[in-house]
Amino acid sequence: MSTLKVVSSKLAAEIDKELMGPQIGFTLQQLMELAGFSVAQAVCRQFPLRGKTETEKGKHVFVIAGPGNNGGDGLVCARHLKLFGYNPIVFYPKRSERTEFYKQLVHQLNFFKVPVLSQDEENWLEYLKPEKTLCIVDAIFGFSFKPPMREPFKGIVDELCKLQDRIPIVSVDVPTGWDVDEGPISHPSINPAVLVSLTVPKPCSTYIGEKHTTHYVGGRFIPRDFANKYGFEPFGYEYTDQILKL
Ligand SMILES: NC(=O)C1=CN([C@@H]2O[C@H](COP(=O)(O)OP(=O)(O)OC[C@H]3O[C@@H](n4cnc5c(N)ncnc54)[C@H](O)[C@@H]3O)[C@@H](O)[C@H]2O)[C@@H](O)CC1
Ligand SMILES: [K+]
Repeated sequence: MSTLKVVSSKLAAEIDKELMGPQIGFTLQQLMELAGFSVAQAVCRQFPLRGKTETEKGKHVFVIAGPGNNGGDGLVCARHLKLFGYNPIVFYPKRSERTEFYKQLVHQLNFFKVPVLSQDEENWLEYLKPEKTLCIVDAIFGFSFKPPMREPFKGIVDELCKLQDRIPIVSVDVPTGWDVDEGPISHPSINPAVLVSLTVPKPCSTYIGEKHTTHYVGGRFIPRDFANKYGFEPFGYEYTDQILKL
């Protein structure tokens, strides 16, 4: 177990509530934009294009977006990756019709000519060839996952577990399928090459293998006194960085 400062999922929910409450007034869209932006920055830090061959630069970043806000982070991340010169493809199997904002995020991806595959389209696995894929962004479930995993996500996660030794996975906030507090409770489970904890690491992040998983914190939107109020030191982000390697 690392000595990493984490907050319980209950406290994380309280932090969110206050950040988006009347006193502070962040909107979810603002937090999601910063969160998705920080994940894109972590992909760049971990898989830089500078100095790479044209073939390397042509590889896809395969973003799998779930039905909730973790998925929203993935949609935002894909847009920023495109601007950074990457080749993102989004697989968005279940689009919740109820949230207008998610539809706008998909419109923006169309605007940026980022392909967005839905479930019934051509076989998504065709895009997941190690020689063609730089990494996978796991934006399926975050801290609201409640087992057992329902289809189509169970099948998707099973495939990812088979591939993860050949294609690195970057998990957004919580490795999909892990319990936010208890960590990997069902098997097989995703064992990400990179974890980007948002706002503040959750208890599950103490279960990552420090040799196997590079851990970043992102979602840079908390001032010092607010962090102290919730019992943790603000993260020492450098300059304009949106991520900090832990
Ligand atoms: N609250 C915050 O401060 C922020 C939260 N953000 C993101 O929001 C995430 C949490 O978002 P949500 O609360 O929407 O939850 P998630 O995105 O973790 O997942 C919720 C969705 O998954 C479905 N689901 C849950 N368990 C399932 C199962 N067993 N099988 C199939 N579907 C299942 C639910 O029906 C729901 O649609 C965080 O992990 C983080 O990535 C960021 O967008 C920005 C900042
Ligand atoms: K995730």
